[in-house]
Amino acid sequence: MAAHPTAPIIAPSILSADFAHLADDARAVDNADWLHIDVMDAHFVPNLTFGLPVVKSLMKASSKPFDCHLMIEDPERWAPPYAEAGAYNVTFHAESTNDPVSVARALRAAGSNAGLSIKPGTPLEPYIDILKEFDVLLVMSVEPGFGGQSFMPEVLDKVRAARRLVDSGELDLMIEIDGGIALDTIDEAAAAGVDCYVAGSAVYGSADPAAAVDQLRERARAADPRYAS
Ligand SMILES: O=C(CO)[C@@H](O)[C@H](O)COP(=O)(O)O
Repeated sequence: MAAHPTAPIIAPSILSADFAHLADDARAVDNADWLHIDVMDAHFVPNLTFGLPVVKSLMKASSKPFDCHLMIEDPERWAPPYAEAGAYNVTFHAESTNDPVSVARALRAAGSNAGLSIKPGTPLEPYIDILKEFDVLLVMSVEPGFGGQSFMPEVLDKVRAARRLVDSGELDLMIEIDGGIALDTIDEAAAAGVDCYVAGSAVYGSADPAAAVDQLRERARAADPRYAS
């Protein structure tokens, strides 16, 4: 089994933060690894959040790497500006474009990592050959659009398949999971081989968001056999 490059990455989703106090809520999780930014356009998903101007403003208030998850149509047009603005990861949906490779190349050329996200019902197999163009595979464990939904453990088969490809050296990317991650679900995700965990309500629904981040990281580390000494 390949060595893990770093500690489990915890990325609080500001979808569950207070939109009137985004800067404060971003700074409340300074112990997090990334800040997860859910951009929704009310077309690709039935919800609307915020766009690039808000993300740019928030970048001035947080030193965290921005893990931007674009749940939008037309990523060819709208995704590269997030990379140009300084996002660390820019992830778009496989279901949103016929040419994910061109989008990935544009993102990398603009200076960010490229991430591909797949909905719970989208299989991994059709995308395996293009994943060498990506730095992150984001496996959705809820239907995209809303926080606070229940974790879908059946998507972990895709995580396990991706983990095998990374551990065998066929792929070189980080495996991220998003949706319903909390202290009672992170163990099975960790055992399946996840590297990066998005958590919205489990962090911002807690009285102490920073403590929730630490607890999630510790739980993921304890449940992942790659960290066994
Ligand atoms: O992308 C999404 C939802 O579409 C997620 O990032 C959610 O924001 C995660 O929230 P929780 O399920 O952790 O509450």
